Amino acid sequence: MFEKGQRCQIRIDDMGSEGQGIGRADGLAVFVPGAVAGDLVTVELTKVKKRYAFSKLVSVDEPSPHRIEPLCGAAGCGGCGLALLDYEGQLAIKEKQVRDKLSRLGGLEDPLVRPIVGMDEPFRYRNKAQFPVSTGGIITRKGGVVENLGEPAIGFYKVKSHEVVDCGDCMLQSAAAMAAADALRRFMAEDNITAWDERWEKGLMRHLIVKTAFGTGEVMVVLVINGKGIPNGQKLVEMLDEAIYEAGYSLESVILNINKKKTSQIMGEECIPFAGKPTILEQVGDLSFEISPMSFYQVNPVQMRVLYDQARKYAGLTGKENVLDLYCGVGSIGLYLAREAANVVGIESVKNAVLDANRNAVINGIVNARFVCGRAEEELPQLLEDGGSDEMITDCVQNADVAILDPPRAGCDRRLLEAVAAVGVQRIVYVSCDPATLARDVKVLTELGYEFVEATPVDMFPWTVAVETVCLLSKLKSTNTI
Ligand SMILES: C[S@@+](CC[C@H](N)C(=O)[O-])C[C@H]1O[C@@H](n2cnc3c(N)ncnc32)[C@H](O)[C@@H]1O
Repeated sequence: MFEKGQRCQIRIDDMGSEGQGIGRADGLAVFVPGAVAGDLVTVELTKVKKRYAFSKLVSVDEPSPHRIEPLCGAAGCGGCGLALLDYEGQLAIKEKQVRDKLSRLGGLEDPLVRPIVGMDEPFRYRNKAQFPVSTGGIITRKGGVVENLGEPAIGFYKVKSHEVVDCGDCMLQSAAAMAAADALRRFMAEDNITAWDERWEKGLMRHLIVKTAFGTGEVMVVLVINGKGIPNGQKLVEMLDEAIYEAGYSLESVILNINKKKTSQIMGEECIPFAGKPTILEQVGDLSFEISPMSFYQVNPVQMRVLYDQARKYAGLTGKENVLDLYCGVGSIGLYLAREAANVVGIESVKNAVLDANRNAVINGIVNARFVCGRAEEELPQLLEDGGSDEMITDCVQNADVAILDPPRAGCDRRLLEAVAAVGVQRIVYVSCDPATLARDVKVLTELGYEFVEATPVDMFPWTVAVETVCLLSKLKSTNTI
C-alpha cells in the first residue's frame, strides 16, 4: 500500500498528455513531471489514488539515453511537452503510444503499426502561429486614459495560467511569424498600444496570428483586437511588411479580427480586411489552396503531404471509386485524391470551410468533388436515406467505395460510424490526432464488420505530445494488397 509522502524509485516507460513521465510502482501508475521515458528516478508521492498517483521528482538517478537539455529558454510556456527528449526518443514514445492504445482500448491483439514517419528537420514546421499579447496589465488614469503597466510581451501562456511568457524566438514557428511578433512588439512600445487585460476587460491588442504559406512564401497577419481599429495602423502594416520581407517572406494580407468579449475563445466572429488580400494562397504538390483567417488548415505542410500520401496509399484508388471525405475541413484530403477517384463528396460542419473547399475545387479545375455543410453524423445518414437534390452527391454517397474519416480529437460520433458501415464502403481510411479515440472507434468499426489492417503514425507536431495516425480498415477479410 502506498501513501502520500512516501518515496520510491521507478523507471519511466511512458509520457502523459502534458509531457509528464509515467512509471509503475507495483502496478500503480505514477505521474512524474520533469521525468522522461527511460529515466530511473526517485519520486515523492503527493497524491495517491487506487490505480494511479501523482508525485514530485526528487532525483534523476539514471538519466534516459534520450534526455537532453530543454529545447529553449522559454521552457515553461507549456508548448513543448517533450522538450527534454531528443527527437529519436520522441518518435519512439509516440509510436509506442499508438500501439498501446490500439491494443488496450481497441481490443486488438498485436496490431500492425508501421514505423512512425518523422521529419528530417523537426524545426520551424508550423505554418500557423498564435501568440497571446500582454503588457502585464493596464491601469486607468483620470479622464479614462488607459495605460500599460509594463513592456509588451508576445509569446505563449505559461502552463495552466493566462500569464504571457514573452518569446523572442520559438523553434517551432516560421521565421515570418517571429519577425511579425518582433515588429508588433516594437510598434506597441513606440506607440503605447495597450494589450487586453482580462481582469478589467480593457486594452486593445489580444492575439497575433500569423499564417505562413511555405509553398508560395505568402503571409497573412491577423490582429485580434478589442476595438474597431488600431491607432496609426498604417505604420504597423509597414513595420510588419519590412520585417516579414527581411525574413524572406511576403506579407500579402493583414486582417483585423474583432473580439470584444470576455472569453477564452481566441478569435471573434468579425474579420475586417485591413491591408492586401482577404486570403493567401498555398501550394501543395500541384494543388493550390486558399487559406482564410478562420478555416482549419493542417499546420505542418511537410508532414501533411506525408499524411495525405499515406491516406492515398491506403485508399487504394484506381480511378473508379466513389470517395467520402468526412470531416473534410477545406477539402484538402478529398481534393488531393480527386484525380484518382470517380467522384468525391466531403462533409464538414463549418460553413466557411465548406465555401473554401468548393472554391479550392474550382481553383484547381477539379470537377468531380463536392462539399456539403452539416454535421457528418446527421448529414450522411440523411443523404443515404433520402438522397438529395444533387444527383452526383446522392450517387457518390449511396455507392461509396472508400471513406476517409478525419475527425477532431473527440473522434467520430457512433452514428457516423454506423452510417459508414451502412453505406458498406470497402475501405475506411481513418486519420486521427488522438490514438485513444482512434482505438475506441476502431473497436466500434470491428464490431460493425470491418477488420483493422494496419496503422502508420506520422509525426505532425515534433516536440509536442500530439501524435497523428493514419489507419486502414477493410471490409474484405484478409485479402488486401496495399
Ligand atoms: C482534424 S480536422 C480535419 C480537416 C481536413 N480533413 C484536413 O485534413 O485539413 C477536423 C474537421 O472536422 C470538422 N468537424 C468537427 N465536428 C464535425 C462534425 N460533427 N461533422 C462534420 N465536421 C466536423 C472541423 O470543423 C474540422 O474542419
